[in-house]
Amino acid sequence: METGKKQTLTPKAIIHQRFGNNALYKVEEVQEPPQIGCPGLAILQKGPCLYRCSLELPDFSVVSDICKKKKDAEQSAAKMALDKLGINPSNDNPTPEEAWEDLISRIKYLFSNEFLSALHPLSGHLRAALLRGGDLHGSVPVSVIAACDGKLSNLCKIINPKVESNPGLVISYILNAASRLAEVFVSSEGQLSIQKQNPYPPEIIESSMTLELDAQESIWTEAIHIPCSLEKAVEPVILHVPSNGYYMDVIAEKLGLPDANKLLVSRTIGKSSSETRLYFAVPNSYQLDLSSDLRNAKEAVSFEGPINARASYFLGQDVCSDAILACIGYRWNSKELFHEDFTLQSYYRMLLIKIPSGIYKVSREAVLASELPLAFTTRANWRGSFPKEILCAFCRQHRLSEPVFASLELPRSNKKVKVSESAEQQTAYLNGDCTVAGDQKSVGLESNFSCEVRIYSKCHSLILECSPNVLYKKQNDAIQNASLKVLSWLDAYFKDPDTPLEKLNHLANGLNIRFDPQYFFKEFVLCPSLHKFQGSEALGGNLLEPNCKNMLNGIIEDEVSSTNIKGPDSGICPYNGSLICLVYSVSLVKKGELMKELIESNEEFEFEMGNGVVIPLIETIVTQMSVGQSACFITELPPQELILAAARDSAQVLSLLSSSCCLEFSIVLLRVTEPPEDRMEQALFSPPLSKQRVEYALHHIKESCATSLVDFGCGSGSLLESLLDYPSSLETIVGIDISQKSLARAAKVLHSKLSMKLNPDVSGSTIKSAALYDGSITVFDSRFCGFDIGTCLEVIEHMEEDEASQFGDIVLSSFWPRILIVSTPNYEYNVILQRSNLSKQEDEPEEKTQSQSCKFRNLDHKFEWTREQFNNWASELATRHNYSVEFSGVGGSADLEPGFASQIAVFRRGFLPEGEDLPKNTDPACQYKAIWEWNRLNTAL
Ligand SMILES: C[S@@+](CC[C@H](N)C(=O)[O-])C[C@H]1O[C@@H](n2cnc3c(N)ncnc32)[C@H](O)[C@@H]1O
Ligand SMILES: [Mg+2]
Repeated sequence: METGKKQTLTPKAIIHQRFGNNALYKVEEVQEPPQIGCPGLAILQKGPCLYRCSLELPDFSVVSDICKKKKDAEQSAAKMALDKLGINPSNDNPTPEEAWEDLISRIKYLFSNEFLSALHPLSGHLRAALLRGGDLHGSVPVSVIAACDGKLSNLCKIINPKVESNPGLVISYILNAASRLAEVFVSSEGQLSIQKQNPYPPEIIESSMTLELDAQESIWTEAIHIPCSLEKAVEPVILHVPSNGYYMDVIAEKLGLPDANKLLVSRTIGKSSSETRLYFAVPNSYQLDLSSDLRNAKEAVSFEGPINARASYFLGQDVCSDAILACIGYRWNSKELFHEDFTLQSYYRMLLIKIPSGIYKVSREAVLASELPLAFTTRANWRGSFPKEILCAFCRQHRLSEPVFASLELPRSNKKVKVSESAEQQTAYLNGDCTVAGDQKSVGLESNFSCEVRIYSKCHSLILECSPNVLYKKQNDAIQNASLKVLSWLDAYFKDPDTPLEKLNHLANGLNIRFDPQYFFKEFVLCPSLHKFQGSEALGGNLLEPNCKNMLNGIIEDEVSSTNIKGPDSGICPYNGSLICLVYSVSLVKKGELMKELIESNEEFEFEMGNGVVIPLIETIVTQMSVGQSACFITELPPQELILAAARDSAQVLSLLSSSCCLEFSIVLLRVTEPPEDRMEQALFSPPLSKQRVEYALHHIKESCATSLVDFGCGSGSLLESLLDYPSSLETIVGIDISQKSLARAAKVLHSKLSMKLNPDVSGSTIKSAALYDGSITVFDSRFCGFDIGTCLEVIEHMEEDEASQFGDIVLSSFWPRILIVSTPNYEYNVILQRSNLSKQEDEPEEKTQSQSCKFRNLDHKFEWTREQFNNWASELATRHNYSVEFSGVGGSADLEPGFASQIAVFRRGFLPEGEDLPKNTDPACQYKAIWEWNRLNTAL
């Protein structure tokens, strides 16, 4: 059983609590005789300076031991006094009875003369209460006493731990305790207040009130009115607190209540440093229970009647009247009343940060553009709050216990862990959609951390548990990935709280989540009526209906397509895994008018491509852009709540929203940063790794006097282009790829280079023909059979493993190149790459010392092999098809652990048995589509 927070009060603090300024400390110096440390030394040595303290209390006084420090002497005296009083300060777990006694003396102290001038949030209320007129003069609403004095609520928790889930009980205990004091007067008939029995002496009032009278000016501040009825809109209200007024009375009046004694005030909502609280009426059904049965005290503030769902949802406890949400109150550091406008935007943001993707959106300051990412990428590329942080914030928002992360460290084994997932499942996993229950999945090398996440209610009922069967090299990755799974599932629920249980279960299974529907729905009972974010797919891909487009004639550009893109093509294009930097703005545009209201903008918005970090429409258009280009497109409106959470001027936006309008996005692509793989290939190797691969291929071309080369998975043609820079025996070069975009880029570059090379003065090139084809290299096309050299550089890891095997079989059995060069990353080298990558980042220091995360080098990689895995694959393949194979690589060295950065296998066709020939192309399959062809003979200068 929890007994509340540990009490860490010092003896002096306890004395202060009991006696306030009636405890007088006097510290005196005590001169010790000099120590004779060095006999015969002529210089007089001064002894150390020591202190003794006397403490005078109204009824007795004590004198402390001699101490080296002044403050120790004071504590010693206080400790002696406590001993005399029979109070044990080291009692960390006072009994409920002791806590009850402390509660009574605490209230007595709060209404003592000296507390009036203390710097304490509650003393502000006490002073303000003295400005109230008539019967209310000096009367303090009991709910502010509960809300402003943490010590009281801690004591109440000790008296009865149920207080935690039932804050109304605190009020009951305070009133009950106060009713036992002769010094105060408790009013509980329809109003809940405490008043000092005897007035404060005039000199006390004078000295403590000067500030109020001199400095306080009248205050105007914005707050939010939340009507009980869901039919009525949440609206801003202005609170005007006159210089001689009590702000609580002003709020009560706004709620139609006679005065603040009918008002309840919540704990702070949102950031604990803020003064944002919810104010609402004391229910009519209130009954004070003055029974002495402390543990079984009835909840004094029992709520009946219609629930204010919106207010209750914010507070996590029942509110049964209209409510006001305001940021106003007294603080520890000043006697002045603190206040800050609480706008409609703040309200909608608060609503938004109740949902996981909302917390992420707000942390990125990109409410309309960003989405909760599908997968946790490297720390370096992740922007915004981390999944674990978001999950903790979510639990706090919903008054759940802090999530429990159970990280399991599994012993490393050298046994290969079989990946037994289908291609779709793997893709789904990499997209972050789900992992597959069943076999253990290996992330490259044997990894050794997994993490389970559990979410409990405040009363410690297990609501949800996520146990992913994925292993990670780094503990943090395991925690972040498991957290993100939980967040993805919760987000799906919050975006559509009406999701049928069956579907929720299905989603949960895919994410290795188990949840208890009974507890889950109990905790989130109010969500369905409040979160109407379901429509947010409006931003997810639906373009405007054609008729809507017509209505908006003149403003709307075409649907999201390249026609929306303006500016010259720089050729620097985003691709999966690259970091994109955009400047964007989103405006509300009104039908038929050229009127725009800017809702959200970002000067430097960075995200990792292909990870669902932005709404799909942005990603769709960005894939078609190159750096420097701009684009503009229009979408349907997302749910109103989302717009209001983003917009600053809610009044203006609300007026626009009442007419038919839509959202206009403007984007400029500022930068594309290569994914870590390419970045490190250039930065860490000299010459860059890609160049080393080209040189490696060139060496084999020369050595074998090859005249024909086919580059399988040529991408943007980097190898083919480089080959043109070196004299070689090559006459025919062909590139094959499935990416039309890459092929188009390759064609542009090759064409211009070959045209230049045509000039015999600058050309050493022997190339007679070049061509590019669109097709998958797992499919055979007889036109490329029997080439001298086939290259397949850094391609296979972009396919599923079974496809890579399929390619291996087809290329060696059907394409039959004399030599085939295949390169792929060496997974074991990643540790080195990531270490050098990390050292450039502002990472948390302890992370650096941990074993590095062995993530893949590029988000698009479906696998990365160790040397052993690659050797097995290549050797078996070679044996099957009568090829020999040699292993080599570039970057690093074969003899130094962990080998080459890029591992390479060179396959050589075996000699044909006597009388056999190359396989006959009986089926002249032309599977690939020619994209570009160049022929020296046809191209005159
Ligand atoms: C990292 S790039 C390597 C490009 C080039 N080989 C180089 O070294 O610069 C991988 C390329 O493989 C291509 N690719 C992936 N699967 C393919 C397939 N089944 N058939 C053809 N190309 C494929 C991708 O489109 C991409 O262009
Ligand atoms: Mg690659």
